[in-house]
Order: sequence, then structure tokens, then C-alpha cells
Amino acid sequence: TFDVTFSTAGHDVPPTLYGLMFEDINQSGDGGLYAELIQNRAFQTVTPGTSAALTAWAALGSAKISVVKSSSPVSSALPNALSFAVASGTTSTVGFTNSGYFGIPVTAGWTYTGSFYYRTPSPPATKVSGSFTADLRSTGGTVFTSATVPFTTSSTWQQATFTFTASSTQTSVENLFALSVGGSTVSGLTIEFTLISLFPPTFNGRENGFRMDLSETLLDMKPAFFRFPGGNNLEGETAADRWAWENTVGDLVDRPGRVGDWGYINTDGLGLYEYLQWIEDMGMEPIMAVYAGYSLNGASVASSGMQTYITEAINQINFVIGDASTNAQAAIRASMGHADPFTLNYIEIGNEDFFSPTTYADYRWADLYNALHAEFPQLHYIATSATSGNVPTLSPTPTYWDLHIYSNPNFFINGAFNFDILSRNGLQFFQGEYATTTENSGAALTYPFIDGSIAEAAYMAGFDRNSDIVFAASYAPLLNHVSSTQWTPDLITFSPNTVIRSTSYYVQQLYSLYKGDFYLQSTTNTASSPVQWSITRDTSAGQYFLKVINTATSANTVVFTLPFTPSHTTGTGTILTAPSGTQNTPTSPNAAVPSTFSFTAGKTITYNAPGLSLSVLVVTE
Ligand SMILES: O=S(=O)(O)O[C@H]1C[C@H](O)[C@@H](O)[C@@H]1CO
Repeated sequence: TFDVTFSTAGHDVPPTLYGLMFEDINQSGDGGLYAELIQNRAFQTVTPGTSAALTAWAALGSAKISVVKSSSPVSSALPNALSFAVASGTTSTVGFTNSGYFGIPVTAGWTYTGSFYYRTPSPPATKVSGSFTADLRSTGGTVFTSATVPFTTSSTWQQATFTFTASSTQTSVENLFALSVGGSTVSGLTIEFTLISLFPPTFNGRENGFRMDLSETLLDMKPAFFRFPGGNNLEGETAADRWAWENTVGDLVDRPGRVGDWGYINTDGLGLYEYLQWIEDMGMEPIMAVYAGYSLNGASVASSGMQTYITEAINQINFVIGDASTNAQAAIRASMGHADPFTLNYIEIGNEDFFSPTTYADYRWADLYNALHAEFPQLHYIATSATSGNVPTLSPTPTYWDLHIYSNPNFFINGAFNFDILSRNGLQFFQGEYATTTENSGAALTYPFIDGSIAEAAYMAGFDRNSDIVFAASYAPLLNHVSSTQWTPDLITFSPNTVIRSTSYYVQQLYSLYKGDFYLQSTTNTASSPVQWSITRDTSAGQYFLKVINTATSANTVVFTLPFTPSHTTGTGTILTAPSGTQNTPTSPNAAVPSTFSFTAGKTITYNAPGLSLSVLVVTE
């Protein structure tokens, strides 16, 4: 039995304590949160004439399709186009299809919004008018919904738009988007297409917005912040490939896209504006990274070359918070629909610069910090060159540090007091990435498992307890498309029409929902103890959140002695527990889900915590 007494002494819990780390990994942006359903919609960064250039596209009927460098591109950012050639004398239906990001969801009641650019490089002497049919169909050819899209041949680019509404829900996502036309209408013609786009309804109905079910899943965590755009995906393989904010704003037709750092193309349709608008809609605040001159090939920008990136970072921040009436970058923000500045308090300078400690310490940190702090003194700047609370020497001395740790359950159980032992010297820590990534044996994990998730919960009791110096924490990676994975485990796995909440998702959710605003000191415990606890309070609600973590496989009893006698003698608790090894997977999505229970609340509360469990007992004064 663990006897826990708690006092009314303690400290504030920062409102930023629990949030989300995001980067476009595992198709979590393109093909995930970003709601565009068409993969390879604008043939960005592909090599014309190659089969890879046609990823996700296929011809319908006898038409010939290929990706070409257009002789008159729709924009300088999008030089490529789909060339659709129809032989003279064709009479049958011709067209082309797109298979989406490993499938396309068909959901009853959804009105889909589509558009595409088209032109006829060599228009016939007399204009030809006709109509395309845009539709959603099964791979077997069953059409679920369609729209007629009139066109007239033109040597200049035209943009067509259409909508259609699905009347059925298909459990299979093996569906295609198709554009087709009667062969006799277009026989002998070659028509170019690009930026072929299809959106479902989006979160908050935003144009060019976010997928609803994934947004709702994240909203259910009440996350306080959103770290973006990376992570590795900020850095580029080279400086030229970095995430450069300016290429991600403005009209979609002006966004070139880039080769992302996880093996696939980033359309950058999910750009800086879309991130910020969604973060605002979700009630979060950004922790925004700026490129800091280190890329994944291991090279650092030379000191003499830093000004370009300093200017870029200043412009990036001005896009977010500048005055649209005086600042050019802020004016772009206003032109996209957000005249007022977005909320911004935290800037992260780089990512994992412990891979490049010399250049970060010698000049990259100071160059950026000094310039940005001078320009935006009200913002907090986070350094990235430490992996633990024992930080290296940087000048100017950072106040905020981002720490990353991926390890096994034992690390998180034995490390539960890693922050207790740190001296309080003004430093503030962001545990920006952490997860149980292997079993204690070293065996890799495809999905989180209960043993690792409860170990994370033990470590997180340390975040609550040390939230006087831990201002933010987020599990990573956040999202994983079940059909395109570069990193496991992840907090949430999804397909085009399903979302799986892992055991670690529920741990993150419970800590975030029951964060409270004040941490109450209690009986001191030790690292490696099988039981950890944390007591926080929602002061305005007069509610106390007694978190109990039992990392042992056998039950353990905790007896709480409160500093008061609650008037409400029945409390409600929530528990996540499951047998060792349990995972939520596509075949068993709800193997372990939280359940609620009631308990008797009094000056003392005896709670028998099952093995491998996180419980939150809510006591009302
Ligand atoms: O290979 S790693 O450096 O471990 O990659 C990790 C750390 C990096 O910030 C993030 O992008 C990635 C997975 O979350």
C-alpha cells in the first residue's frame, strides 16, 4: 500500500503543458490532416515522362496520358501537366482516374468540392465545346456520384469547378476519382490538365482545410499547443530542400511543393496559413519552428550565409504576427483572410541541433536568437541542442529547451524523476518528442502497447509534478497513414476513412483533459516505484484530479489523505487498463479504451489500482 498525503502547497500548472507535435511524416499532412483527396494533383517535383510522375493516375479507355513539362505552364510554380491524348476516330468514353492517398472515402451526405485547370495546347480551328463527367466510382466501375463539367477548348488555362454529393457510404475505400468524356467529342485532341483537386467537407468548413475526423480526434484531447512544421521535415535533405514558409502561402497554383524529408512529396497545400488558421480553430497556440541552417545531409549553412535564413525567419514571423498595414508579409496573411495577427508566443530555433552542436553553439543559435529577439522581444525562443536537462552552454543563454527521447518502458519508469533532480535555475523545458518505441527486449513496436503507454504515464506524472520547469510536452510522432508509414509507433493510425486511437492516445488525452491549473505537493515518491501519482486541481471548478499510475502487472493500493473533507462523497474516475501486450490496431481498434467508475470520496480515499493502469479520480470539494 502507498500512503499519499497531499497538502494545499504547490505551484501553478502552465496552460501550455500538454499539446501536439506535428510534421508531415507517415503521410500525416498530405493524405492525412490536409483534406485534399487527390494524390499527385499537380505533378509537383516529378520528372515528366517517367511512370513515377503518374503516381496515382491511370488512363480510362483508349486515351493516352503522360506527364509533360507544359509548353505554357499554368504558373512558374507548377511547370508540369497531365497530357491527355485522344486518337482521331475515338468514339468510346475516355478519361483518367486518381486512386487518392491509398484510397478515397465515399460518405453519404458529403458534398465534395472539385476543380481542375485545363487547356488545349493546339486548339482546333473551330472551338469544341463539350462536357466532362467528374465522378467517384469503385475500382470496379460502380459510380457513386457524378457531376457534369462543361468545357470549351482554349489554348489558355481555364479552371473548372464542380461539386457532387454522395448518397451512400462505402465501407471500402478502394475508390477512384474519374474525369471522363465521350470519345467523339475530343477525338484527335490533346488536352492538358493540372491542379486536379477534390475536397470532402472540412473541419470548420474551411476552404483548403483539414480532415474532419482527424481534427475531431485531436480536439478530443483539448491540446494546448501545436508544434510544427517539424521535426526532420523542417530541415530538408539540403538547405535548398528545407521547409521554406514563402513557398507554402498564397494561391495553390503558386506553391511549388517540395521533396519532404520522409520519402514523399509535400504539396505544401497544407501551408503556413492553413496551419495557423486550423490551430486557431482548434483552440491551440503554435510552437512554430524556423529553419536554423542545419539540414539532414549533415551540412550547416556557413556563418557568412546565415543572413538569408535570418531574413526568412523574420519574414515568417511577420507573416504570423506582423501589422498588415505596414508589413509586406503580414499583408499576404491579410490577403488570405486573416487581417489580425495570429496568436504566437513560442519560436523553436531549428530541430535536434545536437546533431550539429558546433555550428549551433558557434553561430547558428546566436545569429537567429539575437536577430529575432531584437525584432520580436515579446516571443519566447526555444533551443534544440540538448537531449536531457543537463544542457550545453549556448550564448546568449537560452531559457527554453526542447528535449527529445525515444526509448523503452523501463526508461520511462526508471526516469520518472528525471526532472525532479534538476536545479531550478530559470530553465524551462519542452519535452517536445517522446514515446516508448521498443519493448524492453528491444523489439520494435508497430503500434503503442499498454505496457509502454502506462510507462509514459509514469513519466508524465513527472511533467505534472515538475510543471514549474516543464512548460510543454508532446508525444511524437502524432499520426500515421496505415498504408504509408516511415515511423512507428505513432499516437494515432488512420486510413482514408477510419481513425484508430492508440493506448498512448488515451494516456495523452487523460493527462491533457485533467491537467488542472495547480499542482499540489504530496508524499515524496521514488523513481522506479511501480506506482506514481499526481494531484492537480481545477481551481475554478473546485475539482481535484488524483492520477494513479500502476506500471506493475499486479494491482497496487493507494490510500490518499486529503487536506480537506470533500462535501461530495461520491467521485467519478476514469481508468485505462489492459492485459500486458494489448494494442489498439486496425483489426482491434478498441482493445483498450478508458472506462469510468465511481468511488467513495472522503478525507481518506482508498483506491486499488489494477495492474498496468492509469486512473484519474475526480474529487469535488
Ligand atoms: O530519426 S530521428 O532524428 O530520431 O527522427 C525523429 C526526431 C525528429 O525530430 C523527428 O522528425 C523524428 C520522429 O519524430
